[in-house]
Amino acid sequence: MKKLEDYVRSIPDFPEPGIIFRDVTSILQDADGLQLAVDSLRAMVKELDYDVVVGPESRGFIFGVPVAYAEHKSFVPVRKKGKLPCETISAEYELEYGTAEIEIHKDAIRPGQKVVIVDDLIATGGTTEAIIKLVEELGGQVVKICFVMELAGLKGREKLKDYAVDSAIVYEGK
Ligand SMILES: O=P(O)(O)OC[C@H]1O[C@H](OP(=O)(O)OP(=O)(O)O)[C@H](O)[C@@H]1O
Ligand SMILES: Nc1ncnc2[nH]cnc12
Repeated sequence: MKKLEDYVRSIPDFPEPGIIFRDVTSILQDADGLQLAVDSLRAMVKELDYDVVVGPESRGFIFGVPVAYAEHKSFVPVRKKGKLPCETISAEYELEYGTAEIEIHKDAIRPGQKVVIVDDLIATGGTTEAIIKLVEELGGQVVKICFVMELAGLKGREKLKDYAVDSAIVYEGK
């Protein structure tokens, strides 16, 4: 029986020298891999009281939507700047490689709603920190943050120390 981590392909020096890229496409292209990944995330939220799953473009969509669907929750997309058609709020953040800006619709989360954030991977934690800022600005409460993979060497969790965080696979390095 293969474990979830057996489905992850690791590519050295992509997209830049020194980065080991943890590829989710190799999880997705195998039905068992996809099921294992989504089931691992579902197990993290099974006992939880929450209203909404929030996931960032684009890999956060891949895992966030099936979790929301299977758990009968709604899904709110956080998108890269300029993609959402209605009124938005935005946050800038730094990535392991480069900077970016993300947005959420102003009416996507109502004050007091309990939010689970789902993404494929935490590296520096910059993306998640920016998502938390957006959710809280709208009055939402982040009750859990779930990842398929965590690059523990980049210490992203230190940015999230006030939150409940769970990762299916933890890589000790970068
Ligand atoms: O913890 P961080 O250092 O913020 O990095 C993690 C984020 O980086 C990747 O997304 P990316 O912005 O590359 O976009 P993509 O999903 O569209 O590939 C990944 O899917 C996470 O969202
Ligand atoms: N090392 C990495 N592998 C895959 N996705 C990433 N996003 C940021 N860092 C990454």
